[in-house]
Amino acid sequence: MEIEPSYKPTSLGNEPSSNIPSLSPLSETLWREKAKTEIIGDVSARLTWKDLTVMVTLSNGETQNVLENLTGYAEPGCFTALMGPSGSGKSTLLDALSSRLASNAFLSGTILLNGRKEKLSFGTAAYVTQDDNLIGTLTVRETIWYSARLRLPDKMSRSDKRALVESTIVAMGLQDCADTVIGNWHLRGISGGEKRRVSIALEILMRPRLLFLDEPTSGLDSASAFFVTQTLRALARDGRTVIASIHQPSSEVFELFDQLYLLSGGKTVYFGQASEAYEFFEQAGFPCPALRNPSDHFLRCVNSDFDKVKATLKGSMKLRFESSDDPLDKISTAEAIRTLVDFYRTSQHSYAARQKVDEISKIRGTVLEAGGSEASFLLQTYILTKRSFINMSRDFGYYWLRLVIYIVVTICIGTIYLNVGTGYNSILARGSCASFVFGFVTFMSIGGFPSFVEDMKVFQRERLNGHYGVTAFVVSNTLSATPFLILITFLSGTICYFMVQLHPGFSHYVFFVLCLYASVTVVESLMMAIASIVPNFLMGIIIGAGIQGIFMLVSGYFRLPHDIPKPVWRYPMSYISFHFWALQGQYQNDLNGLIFDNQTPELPKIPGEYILEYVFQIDVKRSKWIDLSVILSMIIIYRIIFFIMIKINEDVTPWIRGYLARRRMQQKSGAQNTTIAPDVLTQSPSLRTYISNKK
Ligand SMILES: Nc1ncnc2c1ncn2[C@@H]1O[C@H](COP(=O)(O)OP(=O)(O)OP(=O)(O)O)[C@@H](O)[C@H]1O
Repeated sequence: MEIEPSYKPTSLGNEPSSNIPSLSPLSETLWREKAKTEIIGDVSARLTWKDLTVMVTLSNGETQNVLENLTGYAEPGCFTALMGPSGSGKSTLLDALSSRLASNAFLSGTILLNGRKEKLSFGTAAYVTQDDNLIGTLTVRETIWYSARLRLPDKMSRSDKRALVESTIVAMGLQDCADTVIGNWHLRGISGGEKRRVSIALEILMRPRLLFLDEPTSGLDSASAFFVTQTLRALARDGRTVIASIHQPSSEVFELFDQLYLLSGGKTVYFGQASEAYEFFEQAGFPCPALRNPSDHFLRCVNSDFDKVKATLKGSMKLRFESSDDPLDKISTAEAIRTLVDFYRTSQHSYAARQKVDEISKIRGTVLEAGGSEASFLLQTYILTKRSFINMSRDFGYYWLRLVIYIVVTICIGTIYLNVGTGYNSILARGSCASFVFGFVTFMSIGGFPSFVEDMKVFQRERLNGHYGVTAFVVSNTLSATPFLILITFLSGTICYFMVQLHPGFSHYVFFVLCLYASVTVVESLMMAIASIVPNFLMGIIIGAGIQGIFMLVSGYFRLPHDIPKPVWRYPMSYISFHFWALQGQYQNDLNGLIFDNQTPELPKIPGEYILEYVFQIDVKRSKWIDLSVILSMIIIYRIIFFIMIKINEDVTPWIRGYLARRRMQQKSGAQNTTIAPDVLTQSPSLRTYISNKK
């Protein structure tokens, strides 16, 4: 395979764009659209970081420096690889540069984008995480196509969007699997390597100026890793700034790196041209032995775990016959790391890096508006609704399985309460039937929780990269689920109503089905709200079941409404419980107007109104339609809660966590001296910054 000529560092002059590789016509068009300025000039991104230190607070209040005094830069047209052993701080450096640090992490030092001390807005800088959170039921082409439609401007023609999608598929080498589904628990889909490439494709779609990738080659075979890295380098050559952490590159992959940032224990071991690293290690006294892959050698020099490997191999045949000209055999890795870090600090590479950072920092380049989606809210909502509907219809576990179970359970109810009639015993039977339907049958909706969690993961990835807003997501999620919920409740409600022979009459039938629909939708909304803050299947189901169990208890069936203890349980709990309103409405719907036999034929018949008021303690003065409208309004309330939960999770929770972490750290630093004074640390940025930047 042909490899492009290697990167040559640009010499910076007064004209910032003079030596920048030009953007492809497509990228340039997209960026011109975004900049909303007449004369754009240089649309590239130059990132510098100087004396960057990241400190994390641990749960016991102790602090740990994850990164220490890092200085470096990333330029357009250049592919920078971050390398280092596991735990060396590669992901943390990427997070710090892309404003995604965890809330218990604090940074000091300077990060400048185009010479300005600005937080990176999401969308301008794309970030490909280690996890591939994709929708399993969509094909590769559909995944990229929907993503394109979610973000590209409304006025861009469909054919142009198609062309962009197809070119991205080709760029990522996904042609062969373009029409294969991604795959989920019941659909066999594309391979892990192909998933990685799809995740990258989604982020390069909008041709971002600055691209961060956390381990884009992890889990790939060496050929796929080479292919992905080559694509990343080609992206860099198109005028972009690409920074990726790479775990264990093969020699072919290593040759594709322009700049290498080698870390160990959060310290810089080497930063400079990748091609010069070999010489650096030689000068530092750690020449790469013949027949060893240089990148393996560099990592071996800085990975303290190799001490344990050596100890394990000590005395074995392997070690005895190994060549002894390797200096690493004579000293411990900790010593080697210390030597290398000190050597780098005083080296020409470190001096040149600092000088370059100072030069770049002086140039105040173009600042473009926050990136992210350029599609209108209506288009985003439409596309999200369509995508979500397709996913729900293809995923057997989302609604179809529930539909089958609902039908089976309602047939069981129908056969047990078959033609319940108006005998004396049927009074209690009708009450318990309604209670079971609106209690247990609606309760089964928590079965959809795993699918909600998957939806939330995809949402979080897309949201962090600025693909669309929270409102569009909440509205589309509500709309796409509606047809399925109507189908489920219509079929199961109809089976139950006609088999049990509930109160005859079309309006009674409609009320029963509507009430069931409203109740099931409330449970769905409640579970979505839980999924937005509890991303764990088991925890979410336990919490959802617990909340519903309490609501059922105060519904007025297990304890009659007037007998429910007034503090807490009746006011407000029973009024918050949708089961309470559903039973109040359905009892009226079913019993009002019916006449029931008494215990013995001699005694007078019992009117339904009497049973409602004196047996079930129902407020007969309130219309059943009011009860129904309360449940319908609960759907809206729960959806608003869902929206608020997402906002809280995005904004308030990180702030609280950050505040607590800062307090813990300050309390601890009262007793001990920390390396960095807490007041010079910056709170790790959150989506709050993003939102305020967008305004
Ligand atoms: N928010 C945090 N809270 C506590 N410790 C953290 C936090 N972030 C990072 N660390 C610690 O900092 C060290 C570096 O983590 P980081 O994930 O950056 O390493 P890495 O080089 O990317 O590792 P890997 O290659 O295994 O992903 C680890 O020891 C990790 O436990």
